[in-house]
Amino acid sequence: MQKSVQLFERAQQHIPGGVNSPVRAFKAVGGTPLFIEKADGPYLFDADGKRYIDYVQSWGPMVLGHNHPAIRQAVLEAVEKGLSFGAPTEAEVLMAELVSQLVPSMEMVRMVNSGTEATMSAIRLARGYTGRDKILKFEGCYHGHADALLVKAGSGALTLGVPSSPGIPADFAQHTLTVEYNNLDSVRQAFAEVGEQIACIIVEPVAGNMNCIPPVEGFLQGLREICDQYGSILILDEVMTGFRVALGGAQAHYGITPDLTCLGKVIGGGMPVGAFGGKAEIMRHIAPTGPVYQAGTLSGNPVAMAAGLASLTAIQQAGLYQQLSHNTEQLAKGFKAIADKHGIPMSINYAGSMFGLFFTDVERVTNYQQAINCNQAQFNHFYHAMLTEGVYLAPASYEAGFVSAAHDQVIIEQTLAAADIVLARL
Ligand SMILES: Cc1ncc(COP(=O)(O)O)c(C=O)c1O
Ligand SMILES: N[C@H](C=O)CCC(=O)O
Repeated sequence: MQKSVQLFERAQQHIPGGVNSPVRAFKAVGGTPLFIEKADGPYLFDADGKRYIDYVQSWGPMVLGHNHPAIRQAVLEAVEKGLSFGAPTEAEVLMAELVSQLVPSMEMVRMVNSGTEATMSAIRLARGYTGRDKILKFEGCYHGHADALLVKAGSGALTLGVPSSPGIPADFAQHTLTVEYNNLDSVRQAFAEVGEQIACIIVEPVAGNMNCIPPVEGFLQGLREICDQYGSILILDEVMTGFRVALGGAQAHYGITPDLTCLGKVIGGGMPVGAFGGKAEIMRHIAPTGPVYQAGTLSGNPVAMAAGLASLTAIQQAGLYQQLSHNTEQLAKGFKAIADKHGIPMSINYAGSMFGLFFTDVERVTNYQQAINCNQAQFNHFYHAMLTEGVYLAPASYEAGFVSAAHDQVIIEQTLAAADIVLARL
C-alpha cells in the first residue's frame, strides 16, 4: 500500500481529511484508504497494482460490474458530440420514458445530479404540494446531506459520531421528526400528535446506510396507509435500491406504490446522476409548470444520460435479477455458515443484491440500535484481514454490501474461501 499511503499523505494537505466524501477516509476501520487506479467487472485495482474483489461497487451503482463495455461505448459516443449543452436533448426524453416504464409510479421524472439533490428536491415538492412543514424520517436512514435530512442520519455521519451535523440551524431541524425504522407504532404515535402538519414520510425501503436492514413484513404497507390517512406524501428513497433490489426497485419487490421516488447513482451507470419523480399531479407543481422551484445547470447531462440509458437497457436482460439475488443469498449464507463453523456470532441480512454482515448474537437485526450495538472491533479486524486476502468491503460496518452481475460463482467461492481463512483467526 506504499503508493496509497503516499497519496493519502499528499491528499490531506489540500483536501479535508484527504477525501471528497467522508466514508472513504477509513475513519471507522482505521488505516489508510486505498487509492484506486482502475476497475473492471468485480475487481478494483489500487495504485500499488493490487487487485481486490469489490463489494462496494461505487456504493451501489455498478449493477453490471465495473467498466461494462456497453456503458463505456455509450459514453465514448456521447463524448464525441459534446459534453454539455444546457438545453434539452432527446436522451433526456428517452431516459424519462424508460424510467417511467420500469418504475410505473414515476409518471413524471426530473433529472438531477446526485441523490442528495433528488431527496432535497422531493422534500421541497412534498412541502410545497401539501403546504405543510414537518417531515418524518427514520433513525439511521441516510438521504444525502441536505440540512433537513442530516438529522440522526446513517452512513458516514454515523461513523463520525455526528449523526446530526453541526451547521444546521435548530430552526431547520425542528421540522424533521425521527422515529425508529421498522416500528410502525412509533410512526403512528408521531402522526397522532402532529399528523396534520406532516408533509411526507421519507424512507429507505431497504435501509442500506446502517448496514443492510430490510423492512419487516407490513412496514412499508403500514407507511402507505398512514400517509393515506393523513394526506401526507410517501417518498421512497430508492437511491440505493432502485434498479438494484429488483428491476422495478424495492417498490416492485415489496409491492408498494409511493407518491414520489428518489433515484440516484444507479441510473447514471456510474456517472453523477439522480432523479426524482412520481404522480404527475404532484410533479406538475415543480417549476416551470408549478411554483416549487428546482433547477440544475448540468441536470440531464448528455454523457450521463448516455451512460444511464445504456445501463438501464443492459439490466433488462432476462434472468439478471434472479442471478443477482441467488448469488447474493449464496454469499450471505456462506458467510454465516463459516462464522458458525468458527463459533463467531454473526447475523446476516440480504435483499436483492444488497447484503449486510452483523457481528452480533441478535438473530435478526431490524433497527438502528441493534446495528450500532454490534461488535465494531471484530468487524474492523475482519475488514482489514479481508483486505489482505484481496476482498474490498465498505470501510465501515454501517454500509450495505453490493453484488454485481460480474460476481459469478467463482468470485463468490473465492470470497468465501478468504472469509474462511479470516474468520478462523478472528
Ligand atoms: C439512500 C440514499 N439516499 C441518498 C443518498 C445521497 O446520494 P449522493 O451521495 O449521490 O448525494 C445516498 C448515498 O449517498 C443513499 O444511499
Ligand atoms: N452510504 C453512502 C451512500 O450510499 C456512501 C457514499 C458516500 O457518502 O460517499
